[in-house]
Amino acid sequence: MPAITAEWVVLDIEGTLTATSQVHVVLYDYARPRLGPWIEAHPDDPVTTAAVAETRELGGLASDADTAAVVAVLHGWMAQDRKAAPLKTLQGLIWQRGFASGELTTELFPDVTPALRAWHDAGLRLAVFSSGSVPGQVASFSRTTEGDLTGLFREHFDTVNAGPKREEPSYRTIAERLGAEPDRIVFLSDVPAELDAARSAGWRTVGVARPGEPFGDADFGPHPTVASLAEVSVEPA
Ligand SMILES: CSCCC(=O)C(=O)COP(=O)(O)O
Ligand SMILES: [Mg+2]
Repeated sequence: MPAITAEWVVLDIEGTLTATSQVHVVLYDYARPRLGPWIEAHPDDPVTTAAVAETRELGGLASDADTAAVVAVLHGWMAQDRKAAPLKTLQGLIWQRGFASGELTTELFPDVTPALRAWHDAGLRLAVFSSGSVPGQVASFSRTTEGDLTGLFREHFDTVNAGPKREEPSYRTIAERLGAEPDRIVFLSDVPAELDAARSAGWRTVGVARPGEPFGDADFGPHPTVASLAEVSVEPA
């Protein structure tokens, strides 16, 4: 793959840095039984109550629907892998506790940490754009099998502070927040539709097609594609 000159490397998480199973099995199995108890235990937390209200609205529930009805909607979204913002917010709050307590540890693909450290040490600025909430992202990088990696990332974006991952305006918002020209940002993701949106916003893109992952055999169209971050050559502008 030809070397890419960039200021920023923006990274997706699920399927790119971690196996999809790290999210859909480890993290979802941890969050699923804790959603109801969390909601019940935090009746005065504004972040929690706002997420519950938004879940009621998006889920077509009455404004006073009880916790069981709200949790049923949240579990339905998890089963569909619908990454609705209020679900990701509540998951993120629960995962923060899980990582802080040591019950959760993020396992990254073996090629990830060496690449992130090399790019960081070469002067490239690293950021994350994930459907996972920013608090959930930071928590997940605070406790990994490679230690605390939070210091490698300068910025974090999710569907609340940037927008939907498959829509071009989200990438224009991120470029503005980074203060960078679009073509000085390279986005690495396992999802072709996300890469398409980033490319339409003028970003450089690299498809990460890992064998055995959901998009491992996908058609990445015009995007340069790798199976490992070790194949990605990025040089600081
Ligand atoms: C580490 S935060 C949890 C990630 C998450 O909940 C998720 O849905 C990942 O989606 P992505 O956009 O990173 O593929
Ligand atoms: Mg992904």
